[in-house]
Order: sequence, then C-alpha cells, then structure tokens
Amino acid sequence: MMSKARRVPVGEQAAASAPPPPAASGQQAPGAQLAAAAPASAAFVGKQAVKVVIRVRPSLPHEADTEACISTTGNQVAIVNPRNITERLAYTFDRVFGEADSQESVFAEVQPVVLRALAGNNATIFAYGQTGSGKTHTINGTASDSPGIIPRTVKCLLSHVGENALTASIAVSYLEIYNEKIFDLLAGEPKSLPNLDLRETASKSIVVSGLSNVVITSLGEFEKLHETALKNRSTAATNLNEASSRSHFIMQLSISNVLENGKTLSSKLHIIDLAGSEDNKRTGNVGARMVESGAINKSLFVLGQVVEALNKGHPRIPYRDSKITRFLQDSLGGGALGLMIACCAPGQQHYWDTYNTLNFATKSSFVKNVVVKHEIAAPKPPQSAIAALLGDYMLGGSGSSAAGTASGSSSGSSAPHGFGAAAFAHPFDLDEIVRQQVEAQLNERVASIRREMMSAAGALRGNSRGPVDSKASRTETGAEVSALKSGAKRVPLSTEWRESMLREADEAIVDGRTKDAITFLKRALVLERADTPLSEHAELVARIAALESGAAHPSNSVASAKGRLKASAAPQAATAASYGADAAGSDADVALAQLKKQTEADIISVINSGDLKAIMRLKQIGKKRAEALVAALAVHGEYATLADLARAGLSMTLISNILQSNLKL
Ligand SMILES: Nc1ncnc2c1ncn2[C@@H]1O[C@H](COP(=O)(O)OP(=O)(O)OP(=O)(O)O)[C@@H](O)[C@H]1O
Repeated sequence: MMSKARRVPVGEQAAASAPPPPAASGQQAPGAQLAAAAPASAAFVGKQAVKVVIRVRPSLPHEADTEACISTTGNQVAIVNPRNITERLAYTFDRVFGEADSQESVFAEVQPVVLRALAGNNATIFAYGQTGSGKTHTINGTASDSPGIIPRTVKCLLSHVGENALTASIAVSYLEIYNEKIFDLLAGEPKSLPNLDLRETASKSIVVSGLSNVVITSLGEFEKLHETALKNRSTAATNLNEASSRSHFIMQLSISNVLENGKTLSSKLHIIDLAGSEDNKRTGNVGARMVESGAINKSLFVLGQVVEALNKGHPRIPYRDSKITRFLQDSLGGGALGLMIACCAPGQQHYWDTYNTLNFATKSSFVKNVVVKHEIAAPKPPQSAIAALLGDYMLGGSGSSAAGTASGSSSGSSAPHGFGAAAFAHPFDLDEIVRQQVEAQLNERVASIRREMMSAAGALRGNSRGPVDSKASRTETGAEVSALKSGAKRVPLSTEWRESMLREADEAIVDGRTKDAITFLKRALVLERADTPLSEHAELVARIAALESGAAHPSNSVASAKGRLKASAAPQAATAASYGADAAGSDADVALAQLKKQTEADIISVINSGDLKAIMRLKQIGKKRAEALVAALAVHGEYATLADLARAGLSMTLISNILQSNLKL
C-alpha cells in the first residue's frame, strides 16, 4: 500500500511517471512558461499547456486534533509521509493557494481565463481532488459571505460583456453527470427526468441535446438559476463530507459578441466541480452511495487514463470511455484553455489522497492544447432554400424553436436579450444552425436516394417488388411519427435506411448480384451519420473495395450474409408486429393512425396545390417555408410523402412537428 507509486524526494520534484522530465524544484511549471502571451483581455491562439493551481483548504473544526501533512510556500507545496517523516516530497505549480488564501485571491488567478472566453476562446475551469477537499467551496462557495468561482465569473462577465461590441449575450446551462447519465439541472429534480445525450457537432464541439440554455442579463437572474441548479444537484452525507457531491457538476456559459465589423465571437466557458475520488472504506458508503462512488471513481480513472495517453502521445485517447472526459475533450488536448484547480485537505489521514492528487495535477500540467479563437465571419445573404431557412433562424422569424434555447426549462426566460441595440434573436445557436444545415443537406441526399431507388427499384431487384419501396418509406415515416407522438426516442430515419441498405446488400450477395450489392453498400456509406463508429465505416469501405476488386472479404461471403439476414429476421418480425399492433390495437389507436394518415394526405394535397396562402394556413409553415416548398415543387415535382418536404430544406424534426401540429385538420 505504501509504495504504490514512485515517491520522489524533495529537490527531484514529484510527478512520478509524468513525461517529459519534470521541472526542477523552484522552476515554473510548463503551463506558466507557455501562458505569457497575449494580454488577458485578448483571445489566445496557439499552443498552451493546461494551467494547474493547487488549493489547500484549512483544517475543519472536527479535524482540530489531527496533524497536517502538507505545507505551502510561494508556488511550492510539500507533503510529508506520516509513516516516515524523512520522506518529504515537493512540487512546483503555476500557483499554490494555502489555507489562508481567500476566494477573491483564487478568482484573481481565474479571471484572465474568463476574459479570454469573452474574447472568443473556449475555456474550462475545473476543480479536482478527493472527497471533502474543498472543490465545491472553491467553485460555488457560499452565496452570502464567501462566493466562489461561478458567481464571481458571472459578475465579471456581466460587467465586461458588450465592451467594443454591437450586441452581446450570455446564456447559462447547468447539468450533472450522475452515474454516467446526464441531467439538466434547470429542468427539475434529476431523478424524475429523462437523461440527455451527448453529441459531437460538425465543428467537433461536444453538446448536450435538449439542454436548457437561459439568457441572463443581471446577477439577480443568474442567482435564481444557480439556486435552482444547486437545489437539483445530487448530494448526500458520507463519513468524509456532510454534503458530498454525488455527481460531476457543470455550468456552461455561452458567450456571444457581435462586433462592429459584423464578425461574431462565440465561445463556451465550462466551470466544473468534479465529484471527488472516494475510498469506500473511509466514506462508509453502502447501497446507492456505493453505486455512485463506483461511477465517480471509474470516470476519474478514465480521466487519469486520458491524461496518461496524452502525455505518452498515444494515438487513441480514451475520451469516449466516460461522459466527463468527453466533456473535457476540448480542454485536455483540444482547442480550449484549461485551468485545473487541484484541491487538497491538509490532514495526515488524507496523505495518500493528497499524494495522488498532486501527482495527477503534475501530469495534467504537461498536457498541451492548441487553442483556437472562435470567430465567425459576418453572415452572407441567403442564397438557397436552406439559407433562407437559416436566415429565418438568425432573424427570429417563423423558424422552428431552435434546440438549446431554454428548452424544457421552467426557470427563466427563453427569449434572448441583447446588451446592445439590435441583438440577434438566437445568438448562441450557431452549433444548432450548423446541425440543422447538415441535417437539411442529409435529408436532401436521402430524398434524392429515395427518388432514385423508387425509379430504379424494379430494375435493381429484377423482380416485381419495386413499388414496395414507396410503401415502406410511408411505413417508416408513420412509425417514426407515432414513436415521436408517444414520446419514444426517435430512431433517425437515416439509420433505418442505412440498415435496410445493408440488408439489401446481403440479399444481393446471397443472390449473387455483386453489382447491386456494391450499389447498396455505397448507399449505406452515404447514409452514415456523424456518430457512426469509425470501425463500422472502415469495415464498409473494405467490403466495397473487396467486391469491386473481386477479392474475398469475410463479411461478403454468402454464409456471413445469410447469417446476418437470419439474425435480423427476428427483430424485423418483432418490429413489423409492433407496427401491426399500432394499427390493430385499440379503437383509439386505429382512429389515431387513420387521422395521421388523413392529415398527411391533406398536408401533401395543400402543398401540391402550390397556393401560397393556403400553404401558409398550415401550422408551423410561415411565408419563407411556404415559398421554399413551392420552389422545390417547381423543381422536383409533386410531393408524394411528408418526408419529401425535406426537398425544401425542412428537417425531419420540423416535418414531424408539422404533422403533429396539424393533426386536427
Ligand atoms: N477554503 C476553505 N475555507 C473554509 N472552509 C472550506 C474551504 N474549503 C472547503 N471548506 C469546507 O470543507 C468542507 C468540504 O468542502 P467541499 O464540500 O467543498 O468538498 P468537496 O471537495 O466538494 O467534497 P465532495 O467531493 O465530497 O463534494 C465544507 O464544509 C467546506 O465548507
């Protein structure tokens, strides 16, 4: 137990296995060397090490009888092993805060990062350390007499935002990662809520789908939201902390500044209170506490592996192995600024935890990010139906409510406020707009593939199953809509179609129709989504290459294709049965199915008439959408199904919303 990690005597500097060679005692850590560049109020661009500071909390009243094992001097912190007092280890960091240092002095170290976020850098400030070491105190503090980093950051942002900008806005979100599930802390008490999904945007940032994002213009507005988030956070008493955090707590600030030159600075600042590592023998955890503790320790273990892999230059960094490391991806080895506050408790009983924290902090200080500035050029005038739709979003017209603005939040206004003369209505939805654009383009591609399939289906199959495609698409759309209606999680249409392409390819392989198999596999390739695993993509590419070159690939053998078709037959039957049950269930279900079918036909008929006014009478369709629909009608001909509305740049979500909103036609 005593010698798990290599102990390094004073003068040699700790950081047991941290490459590259640690700085000699008394020298600045690498983060400090790289940090001295642009003034704090300007964005930083270039290589930057994660900045690491240490905070040692004072002894608490119940610890009065215990000796301290840690001491601080200047930028150095030293620990003495209580079992062998000749064993003294010293570490040097960017900054070390001792027990007498105030919340104010800690924030003075944080403020430059906050100002850089305002100038267009993404940034993450996170507190790390064992349970009870002072992370929550540092991040949140106490509202009345000792506010921590979050309230001070918001105050700082509110007083600086809008300087040198035409318009500016700040929006906040709060979430927690509890037992590897993500919950929106502004939406209610987590355990009563569905958990949210993480996804990667086209610009590679990690976002949480459906998270409340509330614009604030005053400290009062922030305080209410903060109180709600803290109330909803999962905490419980353990032997080591009366109010121990049982989750990773994340505050996200979305900052947007529209400059006079028309450019937009758009950044995200994350402030994170990580849950503390726990030794269950000492916390006394059992039952639910033990499960929480398992999830906390596992995610912190992955965090350690991420830092290790980055330092060793591994080709694969295991960000995806836990939710918190995906969140920290941009700040550890990515394009954001990272500031870690490693918290330590002073008592001798915490020696090994403190030792581990200091070693992890040292390793983290060697992680380098390549920091970028998030500046977006002035938007160009809309040129296409998709651009028109996007313009609609930017100008706050009749566009559908963009996800990310106070969705599901009961606590605060969803309407963005500007600090200047003419604020954008949705200034922080750039990620969402990019997503919508990609989705609209994908839908257009899917629609064109479907058209091609419908016209060529008979020829491709060489049998009489041609028209079935159109019916199948209707069934798919119908199933999707009824799943949405019943609140079930939607399986993206592109995923369903991709799977059906793979099945078609297998059938073609079994029938010896190699050319058709290649065609279907290529279509499956086109239908891949951003989250399709790389391994699946590589496998598909290899299968196509093998078929094209006439070489053998195990997955293309007739036996494998037959095996896969057989395996998928059961779920298919089950799905078919469930669709059947939908139609043949209760009278109400039958009536609802008929109503949907009738509504779909009515909507299509109105749109196919090309009468702008009649189309605009449909719910969820304003002037711009109606014009886009009529324009696409002129180019592509009549719409056969609701999914065809994607030709006008409408997303599948919007199409489903149109169907639902018009159900009472
Ligand atoms: N700098 C400080 N000054 C005074 N009291 C502090 C300081 N840091 C922490 N404390 C107190 O120590 C106790 C534990 O701190 P805190 O709850 O912040 O720990 P934690 O690291 O967040 O723990 P956990 O991981 O279990 O949530 C609290 O009572 C807190 O008020």
